[in-house]
Amino acid sequence: MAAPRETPPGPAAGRASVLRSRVGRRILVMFLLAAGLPVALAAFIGYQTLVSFLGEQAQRSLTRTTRDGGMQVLGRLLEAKSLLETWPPLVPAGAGADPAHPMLAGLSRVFRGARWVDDQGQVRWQVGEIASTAVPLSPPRPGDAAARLLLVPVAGAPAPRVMLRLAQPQGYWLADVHPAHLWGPLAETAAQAHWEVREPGGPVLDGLRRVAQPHPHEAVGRWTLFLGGEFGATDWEFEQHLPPVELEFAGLPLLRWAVQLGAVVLLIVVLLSLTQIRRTLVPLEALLDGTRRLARRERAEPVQVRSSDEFGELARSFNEMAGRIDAQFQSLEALGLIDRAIVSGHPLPEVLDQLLRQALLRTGAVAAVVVRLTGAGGPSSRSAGRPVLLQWRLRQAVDGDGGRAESVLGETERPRFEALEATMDWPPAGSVAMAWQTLLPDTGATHWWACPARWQASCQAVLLLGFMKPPGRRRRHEACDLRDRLAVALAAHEREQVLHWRAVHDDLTGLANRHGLNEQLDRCLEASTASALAVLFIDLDHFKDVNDSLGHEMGDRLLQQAAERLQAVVPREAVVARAGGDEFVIVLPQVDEGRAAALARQLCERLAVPFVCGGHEHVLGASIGVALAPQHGVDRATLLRHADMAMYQAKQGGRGRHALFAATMDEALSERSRLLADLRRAVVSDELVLHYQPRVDARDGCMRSAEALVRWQHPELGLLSPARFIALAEESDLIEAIGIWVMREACAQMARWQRQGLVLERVSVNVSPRQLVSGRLVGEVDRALADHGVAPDRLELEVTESLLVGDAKQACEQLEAVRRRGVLIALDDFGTGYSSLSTLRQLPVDVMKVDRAFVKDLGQDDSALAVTRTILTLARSLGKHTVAEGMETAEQADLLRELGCDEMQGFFFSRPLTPAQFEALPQFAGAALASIG
Ligand SMILES: Nc1nc2c(ncn2[C@@H]2O[C@@H]3COP(=O)(O)O[C@H]4[C@@H](O)[C@H](n5cnc6c(=O)[nH]c(N)nc65)O[C@@H]4COP(=O)(O)O[C@H]3[C@H]2O)c(=O)[nH]1
Repeated sequence: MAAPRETPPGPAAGRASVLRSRVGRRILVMFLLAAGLPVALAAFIGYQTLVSFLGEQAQRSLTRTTRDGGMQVLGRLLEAKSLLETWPPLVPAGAGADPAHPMLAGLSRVFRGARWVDDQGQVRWQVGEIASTAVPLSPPRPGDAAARLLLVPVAGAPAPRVMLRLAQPQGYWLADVHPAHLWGPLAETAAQAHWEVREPGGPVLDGLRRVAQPHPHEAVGRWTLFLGGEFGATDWEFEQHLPPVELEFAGLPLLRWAVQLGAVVLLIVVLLSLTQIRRTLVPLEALLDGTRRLARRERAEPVQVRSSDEFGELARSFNEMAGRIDAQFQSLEALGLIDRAIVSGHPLPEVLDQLLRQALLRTGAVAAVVVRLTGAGGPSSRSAGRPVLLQWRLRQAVDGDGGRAESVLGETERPRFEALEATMDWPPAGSVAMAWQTLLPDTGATHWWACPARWQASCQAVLLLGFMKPPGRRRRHEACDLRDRLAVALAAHEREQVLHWRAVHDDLTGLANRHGLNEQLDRCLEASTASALAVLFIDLDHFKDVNDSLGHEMGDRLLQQAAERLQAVVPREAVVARAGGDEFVIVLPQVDEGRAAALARQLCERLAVPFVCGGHEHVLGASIGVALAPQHGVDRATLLRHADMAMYQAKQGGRGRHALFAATMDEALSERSRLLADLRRAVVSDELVLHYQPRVDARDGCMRSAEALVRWQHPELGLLSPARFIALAEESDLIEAIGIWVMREACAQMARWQRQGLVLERVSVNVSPRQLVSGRLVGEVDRALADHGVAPDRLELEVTESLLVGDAKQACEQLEAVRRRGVLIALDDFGTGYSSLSTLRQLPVDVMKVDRAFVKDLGQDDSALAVTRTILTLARSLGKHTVAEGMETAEQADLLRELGCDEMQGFFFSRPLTPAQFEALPQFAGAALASIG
């Protein structure tokens, strides 16, 4: 299901997102703070200023009204004074006695009481009550101010009294001003204000009693009334007390106004800031959304920001960058696909096809071609290669089969390929590249570019791209990336081929190795279900000796030569493999027994020809076992095992020959394996014993020496002759241990006999050629002689001519060293080997033993007599002591004596004997073993 497509945020979304967005909220709060704080501060300061101004105004007004009140009180005092001034003339004598007099009504309204005192101090007239009888301390004297104002106590509070001196009639007035009259102007405001009038520091004057409780924050207006001028009295201080409510009340509208203004300002700020934030956030959200899509690697829709400000510019840059990144993602994805195909080992044509397809898609090319030089030899050999138009693809068939040709180009194309190889990346459209388009169908390309794909300085191939117009930088980059992948893909493919080749081939000979043999034999068996197949198991004779004595380098060269000989003989369809060491296997498909045997013979002959290596000839030969499918086996393992057994049989049969597998071999081989395991144990568990066969002097028949012959006292099989186990020991590594044991035991026996007073001139022991190869012989001889106190000339070592197969020089040096110590060397089986006369002459031997094969026919076959004579003559001419072995009849003994043989050995005289039997021989004392002649 397709994911719902995201729509660009609309205005509603914008509004909602303003408050959703953290940035939006932050900016809004900042705007509000930025605008609201100054407004609030201004409102506060304005309010405070206004309140303070109004407070001052109110204070001033209070002071003014206090002054007005004071002035009005002064007016009342002045009025009272003027009333007193005008009164006396109007007062008829005795008027004071008539209170109903109309004149007195005005006086009573102003004064509580008034008294006219003449100059003599006589009260002449009085109206009302004079609160205090106290008179001025000193009555006014002429010259004093006309009027004075005194304060006299009335009911505990000072009350104003006017004293007015008149000149005519002479006397003065004492008049207590009526509080109602005096404070009358102040009484008008008594409902709101409380008045206090006092002399500085004095108590409040009478008549101004406080009615309401004083307010803690009441406003006080002060004013001082100057009375010194009119009344010669101390100033009065006026205080008007007003509750504060008046002032607060005055600030309230201002506060309301300030709040309303602040709210309006804030509203405007919010609206403006929301608008501005939205204008900022909408493009920001769009960019953010685009970034998220880019991060999710979704195909980038361009970010829609239409403004021409920095946001618009940012969006354009973003879209450009997103486009580039998108292209890079796609490119990486395409390269990733190719990389995965390479790493997962996809077949090369598939990898190349993917690569070419991407080359067309990503570079805008109309044709893409891979040309490569392939080797004709091994997997990495390109020397004899020809250019191959490996694969190509055209734009119009990018989804179908756009060409997967693999065509080997003519030899003439090679220089053209090499010219391409030498081409630098992105040359100008050149004739070299252009020439290649002739090999393709009509591509329509007008520009061809050659990109040599190099890997570790060698050009793996050339990627040819055909364009309708020269490509831009980005596309050229894409092509370079693909070109690099091509190099990696081809290098990986080649490397894999090399690895596979190495896995199934033998490095030394280039033949198939055991894995390769297994693979190919299995394939042949699958293919040859109906027809016959032969497996030849070839083992080089004496190779081990040559390899051990001449060194591995020489051994390797011999193996290479042997491999070449094998390849030269076998038919083309045969599989030749080196199974390991000096073992080779040949698989011959579709052959019968006769053809397989003929080839085996041919191979034996070919390998018997001496190998020339290191300036010397080496005679090896080969033993070949043949197994046939299906009669000897139908599976690989069985066929190889049976061919191996047949080869062993061929070796047992005398080497240098071939043998066809037979069912009986299986059993023989199993027995051989068992026996070998037993023999290993026998060497260390003293199961070996020595028997001694006397050698008789041909002239007097006396026993001079004996040959020590090994036997194996097998716990189950009984006493086994050396014929049963010496060959087995020689094939394995046991022969050296057995040889050393024999030599030491023979020396020990000689020492024992010597201690018993039994005289035997010499004992001879058989030495295997393998003992000479190891190079330890001289040391072992010294040790055996020294350990048992046997003189060197009482020991004789019997060697065979086969010691010359390996490093004859080293063998001869060892024998020479042994000889120099006085030990005698005898050449056993003389006459059966292939050694030339000159070689024989150089051999460091003292004794030559005529082989039993010649002796046994003496007296029956004239040719045997002739050969024996020749051998003995030859030995004598070389100055060697001669011993004939296998003497069974008196006739043979006679003939050999006549032929001049020095010593004789055979059943005619004695069979090999146990030491005890040997000691019982009377001839030990010097008697002749048998009557001779
Ligand atoms: N038919 C017949 N045979 C006769 C006559 N006279 C002697 N023989 C046999 O001829 C063999 C002589 O020993 P060889 O040539 O060194 O041949 C030896 C030698 O090559 C090998 N061998 C024996 N002992 C040793 C040993 O200690 N070390 C090694 N490396 N090989 C040994 O085994 C071979 C066989 O040894 P044996 O079985 O003991 O066989 C002995 C001996 O019993 C005769 O008149 N008629």
